Amino acid sequence: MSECNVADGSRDKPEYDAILIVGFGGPEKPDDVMPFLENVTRGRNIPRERLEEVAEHYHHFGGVSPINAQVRALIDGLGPELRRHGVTVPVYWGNRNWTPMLTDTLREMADAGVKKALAVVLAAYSSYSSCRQYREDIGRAREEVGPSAPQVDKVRVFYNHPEFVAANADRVREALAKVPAEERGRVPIVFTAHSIPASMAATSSYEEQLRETCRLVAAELKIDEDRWTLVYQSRSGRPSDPWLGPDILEHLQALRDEGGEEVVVHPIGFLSDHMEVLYDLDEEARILCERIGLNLVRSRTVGTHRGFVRMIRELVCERLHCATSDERRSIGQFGPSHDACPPDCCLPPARPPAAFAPAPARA
Ligand SMILES: CC1=C(CCC(=O)O)c2cc3nc(cc4[nH]c(cc5[nH]c(cc1n2)c(C)c5CCC(=O)O)c(CCC(=O)O)c4C)C(CCC(=O)O)=C3C
Ligand SMILES: [Fe+2]
Repeated sequence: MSECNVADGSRDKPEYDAILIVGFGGPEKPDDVMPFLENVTRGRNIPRERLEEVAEHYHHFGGVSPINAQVRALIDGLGPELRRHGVTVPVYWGNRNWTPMLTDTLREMADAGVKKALAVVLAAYSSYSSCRQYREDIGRAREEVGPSAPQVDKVRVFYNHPEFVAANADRVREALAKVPAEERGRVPIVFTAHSIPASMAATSSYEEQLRETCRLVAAELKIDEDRWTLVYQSRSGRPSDPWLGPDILEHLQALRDEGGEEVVVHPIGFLSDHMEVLYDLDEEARILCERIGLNLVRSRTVGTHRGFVRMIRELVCERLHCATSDERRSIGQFGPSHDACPPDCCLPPARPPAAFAPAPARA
C-alpha cells in the first residue's frame, strides 16, 4: 500500500503533524443550552425571543443536541480510514460553540508538540457563517493559546466533490424507496439548507454552490430539473431583514395547494441529523404536513456514510501529498475550490445602516 509522505522533506508541500476536525458544537445537557446559544449568537443581531424559542427546541429533546455524538461517530469512522491510507498523524476535534472548544483542543495540541495542523471544517458550502467565521474562531483560539499554538490550514469546501454528491444521492435514493412505487418516478424532491441573511449571501457563493450540488445530485438520480426545488429553513434574525428563501414551510404548503400528496425532503445543506434537522424538519415541517395532508419522507443527511468518510480522507490526502490521491477531484461546472482562502473570501455581511438598527430598549 502506498503511504502518505507526511514527513518527507523532499516534497514541496507543507507538512502537517495533526488533523483537526472543526465542528459547530451543541449542548449535551439542559444547563448547556443557554450558554451555548449565547456563544452562537455573540455579537449578532438575534432577538432575545428567538433565542428563547430556539432554547425550547433543544429542551424538547432533553437539552441535548445529537451533533457532538454524530461528530464522534464520524471521527471513529475516519480514524481507521485514514490509517488504511497511511495517514498516521493524530486526529483532534474542536468546536466553535461548545465543548470540546477549539481553544482547549489547540492548547492540548500545543502541549503535545503539534506545529502545523490541517483542519477539516464540517461545512460543505462557502459563506461567512460556514467558512470565514470558522477561520476567525480558529484564529481567536490560536491567540488565546499564545505563541505555541499550532498553525492551522483548512481543507477546501467540498460541495462538488464526487463522493459528497454520490453520498447525498444515496440518501435520496433511500428516501425514494419509502415512497409508494407508483409515485416514485414523479414525487417532488425538496432540497433544504440553512437560510442566511441576504447580506451574507451577497459576499459568497453559498446559493450558487448549493444549487450546483442539488443539480449534480438530481442528475445522478436522473431527476428532471423541474422535479426538484432548493428551499431554506431555520431562518432567524429580525423579520425586517431579508434572508434567503423560499422558506420550506411555505413551499410545502404550495406543493399541497397544487394538489401534491407526497414529497421527499433532503437536508442537503447539513452534514448530520442534528437539531436543525430534527426540530425544523422532523417536528415543524412534519406537523405542518400532517395537518395539510402531505406525506413527507425526510431523507437522511450524509452523516457517517462510507463515501463521505472516504471523501474526508481524500481531502486530507490531497493536502498531505498521499501517493494514492494527488488529484483534487470535483465534478460539475466549477472545479475544485481553493485550498487557501483569498483575502476577500466569504467577507462578513455589511452591517445595516444605524438608522435601521432596532431602537435601544427602554428601561
Ligand atoms: C450556513 C449555516 C449552517 C450550515 C453550515 C455549518 O454547519 O456551519 C449552520 C449550521 C448549524 N446551525 C446550528 C445551530 C444554530 N444556528 C444559529 C444561527 C445561525 N445559523 C446560521 C447559518 C448556518 N448555520 C446563521 C446565519 C445564523 C444566524 C446567527 C449568526 O449569524 O450566527 C443558531 C442561533 C439561534 C437561531 O437563530 O436559530 C443556532 C442554535 C447548528 C447546530 C445544531 C445542533 O445543535 O444540533 C448547525 C450545525
Ligand atoms: Fe472562504
